[in-house]
Amino acid sequence: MLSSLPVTVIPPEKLVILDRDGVINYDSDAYIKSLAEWIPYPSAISAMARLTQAGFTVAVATNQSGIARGYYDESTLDAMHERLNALVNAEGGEVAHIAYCPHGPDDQCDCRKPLPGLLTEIQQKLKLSSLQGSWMVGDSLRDLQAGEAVGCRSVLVKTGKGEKTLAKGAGLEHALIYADLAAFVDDLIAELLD
Ligand SMILES: O=P(O)(O)OC[C@@H](O)[C@H]1O[C@@H](OP(=O)(O)O)[C@@H](O)[C@@H](O)[C@@H]1O
Ligand SMILES: [Mg+2]
Ligand SMILES: [Zn+2]
Repeated sequence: MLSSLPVTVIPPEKLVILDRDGVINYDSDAYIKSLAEWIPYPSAISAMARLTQAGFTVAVATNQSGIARGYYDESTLDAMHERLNALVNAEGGEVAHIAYCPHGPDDQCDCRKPLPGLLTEIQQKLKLSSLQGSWMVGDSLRDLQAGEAVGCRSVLVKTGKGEKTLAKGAGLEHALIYADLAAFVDDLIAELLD
């Protein structure tokens, strides 16, 4: 008799999807074009490890139109993500999947946030039946819009473009607001968020 392989089922509320630029690492209006320009917030790396250790699954959903614009290539992006994984692993954490959109605004893809294609990619990779109640953490409105399109709960951080996003105000009715990723993770792990 075939024994069925154990499939770890992740409860959607234990999944935290992170935007990258401005949440995990410093962002730039000139794009993050090289490994040298990819500078993580130390507290964000630690926060990602703390999430893993607290039983959460961490994934990343990032627009990378700089590829379509010719500012850098996918091998450079891969090097940034190898560095991200290594830093999080070194602190005892894990990144379950990094989904990125390499397209430009005019490419009519279905994965560029605010469209939810990156999140459904994560859902499929992690074999989740739903993202209802999962967390989406971003610094731009389009991050939160992508998450809310598939039932995620929204968290806006004030790092990166977050202050500007907050100042615009629109579309944040359902968002929790935090200074940075670490502050949100503190509350989430302490089970202060119902
Ligand atoms: O925040 P995530 O999604 O991880 O990545 C954002 C980056 O891909 C870049 O997205 C660009 O937006 P356009 O793609 O040009 O609209 C600009 O906002 C850049 O400053 C930013 O570095
Ligand atoms: Mg961002
Ligand atoms: Zn795309």
